This record gives sequence, structure tokens and C-alpha cells, in this order.
Amino acid sequence: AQPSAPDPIPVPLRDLEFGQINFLHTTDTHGWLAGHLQEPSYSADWGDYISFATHLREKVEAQGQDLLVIDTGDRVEGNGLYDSSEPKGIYLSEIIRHQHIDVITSGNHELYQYNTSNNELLTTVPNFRGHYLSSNIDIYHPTTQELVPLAPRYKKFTTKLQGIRIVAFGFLFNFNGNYNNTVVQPVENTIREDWFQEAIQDKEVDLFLVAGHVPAHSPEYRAIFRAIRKVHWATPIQFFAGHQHIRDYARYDSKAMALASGRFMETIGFMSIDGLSTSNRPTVTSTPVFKRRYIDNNLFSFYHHTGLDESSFPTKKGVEVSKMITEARNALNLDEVYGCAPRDLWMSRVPYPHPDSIYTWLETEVLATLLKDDSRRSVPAVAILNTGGIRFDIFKGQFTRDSASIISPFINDFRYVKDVPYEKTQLIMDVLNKQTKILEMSENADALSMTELASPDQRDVAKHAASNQEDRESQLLSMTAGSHQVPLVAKREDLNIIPGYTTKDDAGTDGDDTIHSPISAYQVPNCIQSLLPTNETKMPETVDLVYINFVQPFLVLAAKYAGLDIDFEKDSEVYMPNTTMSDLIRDYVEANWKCE
Ligand SMILES: Nc1ccn([C@@H]2O[C@H](COP(=O)(O)O)[C@@H](O)[C@H]2O)c(=O)n1
Repeated sequence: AQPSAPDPIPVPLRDLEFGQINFLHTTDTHGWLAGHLQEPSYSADWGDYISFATHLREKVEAQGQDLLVIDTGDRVEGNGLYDSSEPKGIYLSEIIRHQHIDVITSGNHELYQYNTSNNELLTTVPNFRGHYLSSNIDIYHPTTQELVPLAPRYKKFTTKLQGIRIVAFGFLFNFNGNYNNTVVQPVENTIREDWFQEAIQDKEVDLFLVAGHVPAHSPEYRAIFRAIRKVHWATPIQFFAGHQHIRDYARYDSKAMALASGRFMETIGFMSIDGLSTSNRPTVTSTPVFKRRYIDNNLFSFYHHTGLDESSFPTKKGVEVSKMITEARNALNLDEVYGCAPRDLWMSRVPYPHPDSIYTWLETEVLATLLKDDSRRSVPAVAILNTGGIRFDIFKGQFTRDSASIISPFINDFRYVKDVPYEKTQLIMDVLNKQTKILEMSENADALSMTELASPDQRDVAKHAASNQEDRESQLLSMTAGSHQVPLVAKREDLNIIPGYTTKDDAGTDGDDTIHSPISAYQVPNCIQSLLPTNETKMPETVDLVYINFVQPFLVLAAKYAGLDIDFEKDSEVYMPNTTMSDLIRDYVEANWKCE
């Protein structure tokens, strides 16, 4: 772990149940390779994970079993270790490559920016040659301009000890926010292509492995499941899922399961399958047994599951990689303190609006006091921010350079359109926040869903809110299938049961390795707004409609619904040039949150 990482708290744990084939899975790590430096439950780093995988491999191989390591993308954007170097990510790929990963895929975040996808093609794919799969992404090669697959579409391989024959794919969900140097083909079209149909015709297969940056419960994975089942009615299929930032497990039939392993290096997913029929060991009965576990990413869990301790656990490589992370963090000055947060500010642990909601704070403090374009000083404005642009809670205490990247990593500009009737801006806000269903039924249904404006785990909170009438009234949900954060060391006095993930999934409520008490999650809107200046006594007739540029495609639709004829491409201009949300937050912290 990193030198400043808090020690994990001893807690009651459920064991791993090993099988013939075992998997470790990460997804949506978003640069958090140092682990969580303010939360003991998730305080192990990538070096510890390397040691953990090494020991587990030794342990299962000693029993004649196999272990595969999977990563399903969104390794970038979301932490100072990636976002605060210039260019971004100069340390990250070098650190990640030290983990042996058997199947690795791309997420949507690898494709938002031209440089990120090129770096994927020119660095990460070669680093994981033979393991990186890309079934539905093509890229215009930066030198030849030729459209080429980002990586091989699929592979067939056999496991080291048992020779289990696996056909593996690597998918991305139907993403359309990529920069125009990449092409993401919808999954439903990809599975009609000859290469995919040929791959699934193979009769010499013991297991299909579908790794992807695709939610476990999703139309895309359903489609792949159906396509494989049309040809192989009984061959086991193991899906590895991501993107929604939640712990989740989907059961498609008795031989096809999907595991999603959370976000931000909080969770190491574990999966085992026993009773596979293989060419070496054909079995006739065979309904294989699938077991899943969501491991809290900390050394207490790692020691427990490997049966090792402080002195026997660290491997040479693991220690070296932890050191590389420390050095990178130092070089990037990630511990530089901008100020001290006087209290916790939560994304979804409190309702919105609320004095402890990060969104209320942004509206009433940060945007209200700092969002001003010099050339538009005298003009009132309505500023719109998508809640998904904010990625993490703020914890009471030191707010560092790292915190700024963690809270708001994106390089989104502010833009504005002038002379928009104030009333219309409120209609627009209504559409962005409330009219999702109408928009989804419209002809643009495939293109945009307003829920993309919110943070990914909110889709899960919304799902549970809709299915739980009682809780709906208060919008309070106990932590069920979802993600969300444990408030640091909020330890209960009675037992060592600390708040955290209490996952409910298709296999029940016993998936988490750590027995936690639940925490709450509230729904928040897709977008929030601030009227500037805030001391206006009466509502202005017209305003500058200011927005973060990620919102623009959604605004185009919402403005149409509100009866406005705005050509956002032509009529909008940059507001506060060279300023991002992260800059505003940093300025606010420096000016207002002094450390005692
Ligand atoms: N420039 C960006 C990019 C993304 N977002 C928000 O993040 C969501 C996607 O997050 P995942 O980690 O699940 O891929 C997206 O839907 C937006 O809400 C953003 O605000 N700005």
C-alpha cells in the first residue's frame, strides 16, 4: 500500500470458494492505482493487487486449477495519477502493465479524446499483446489514417493446467460519445458479422468468455448471450461486465453468468466455475457451479484470502510497483494541499438539495461566486452542469491536487448562448431532468438518453427507486445492488461492522467478502443549475445560457422540446476561456477552505 494509506479495519469476512477455473476481475479503475488514501476499506494499491493475484495463482495451481485475470476498461480519467500529468497518463500505462492480465478490453473513457485512444493503440495494446481484445472498436491509425481494429476481435486459448478451451471476446457497450478517430460498432451489428458467427460455430469450446465494458444487465449482453445460445445451447458462458460502477451479478441461464466488479479500485471481483466439461475431463452431468465474491480492495481481505500476513504477502514485483506509484505521485505533486474541507460533501448519501450535498455546494457556492466571464459581467446567466461530471465525494480534511482530479477530472469547457428567455431555460432544465422517457421514445432514442448526464451508478439508484414504492416517498434507498461510498472510518461501536457495500444481485445477498452495514443512496437530478448573479431580486427576462460542453448534444434536444430554435454549433461561444470545473473548484478551495 501507499505510505499514507490508512490501515484496513479488521472486519468479518466471507471466504472465497475456489473452483476448476478462477478469475480476478477489475473494471472502471479510472486511474485509482494508488488505492483510496482516505478510506481504509479500499486502501490497497495496484502493487498489492499484483501480489494478491500472484499468491492466488500459486494457491489454485497447487490444486491443479487455473486462474485468469481480467480487466474491462475505463482505466483512465478520474484520478490525479492519470489526469494531472502533461500529457495525461504518462505514468499509468507503465504501472498497469506489471499486472499479468489474460483478457483486457477498452472502456468508453479510453475513447473520449483523440490522444487517449491513440495511446491505447500504440502503448496499451502492445503492452498486452495477445490479451487485449476489441470486438467492436476500430480506430483510424494515426500514421496511415487507415481504419483498423483497435486490437484483435477475439481469441481462442487453452488454460495452463487443465487445457480448458476458451473462446474470448472483448466488447464495448453501444457508445456514441467517442472522438471521431474511433468507430464503435453497435454490439447487435457486430454479432451478425462473419468473424463472430465463425468464432461461435467452433465446437471445440469448453467455455465462452465475454469480457466487456458493458453492464451485466444490458441489452448488449443479452444479445450476445442469445447469439451464442443459438449455436451452443449448453456451453457455459462467463461474462465480465463494467461501466455502471456497481457490484452486480446477472444470471442469464443456469450456465451463463455475468460479474461486474464496481469502480475506482474499490472492488476486486472473484469468480469461480466448477464442473466444466473439458476435452481432458469430459463430464456428462454437468451443470457447472458458479461462485462470485466482491472483495473489498484492502490488505486485511488480501491477507485473509491468501492465508498470508504482513511479512509473507508482499511480492518483489508488488513492492516495486507500489514504489513506482509513490514516485509518480510525488513527481506529480499530488499531495499538494489546496485547502481543507470543513465537512464531508456527498454525491448521493444525502438528498438533493441539502447543505451536505456536493451539488448544492456547487450551485450555491462555487458556480455562484466564481463562474463569470469578463466580457459578460453585467449579463445575468443560468449555468447548467451535468451531475455526472462530478465523480466523487469530498471528505472533511485536506483537499489536494489529487482531490481536484478525483472530483472533476474532465477537460470540459464552459460555453454559452446569449439572449435565451429565462422561462425557456427552466423548461430546458425540466426536459434534461424529467422528460427522459419521452425523449427515449423519440426518434433520437438510440442516440441519447438523458440519464447519461448523471453519474453511472445513478442509473442503478433510479432502477431501485422505481421498483420500491415505499422508499420512493423519501427517495431513501438502503444500499442494495448499488455502489457508493463508505464514509471513511465511520466504525460502529458494537461490532467491527463498518458501513459499506451490501450488494443484492441475481445470486442473493452473500456476494460481498466483507460483511458491512448498509449506507444510503438518494437519487440526484441529471443536471443542476445556478442563476448568476444569485442576488437578482426579480427573474431576468433573458439570460446567457451557460453550460458545460458535455451537455451540448443533450441541450440541442432539450431546446427543441422547449420550443427554441438555437443552432448550438453556430450560436454558442466559449465562456471563461481555459477554465474547467476543476479549476473553479480549486480556486474556491484555495480562497475559502483554509487549513487551521
Ligand atoms: N467529458 C465527460 C465525460 C463523461 N462525463 C460523465 O461521465 C459519464 C460516463 O462515465 P463512465 O465512467 O460510466 O463512463 C457520462 O455519462 C457523463 O455523465 C462528463 O460529464 N464529461
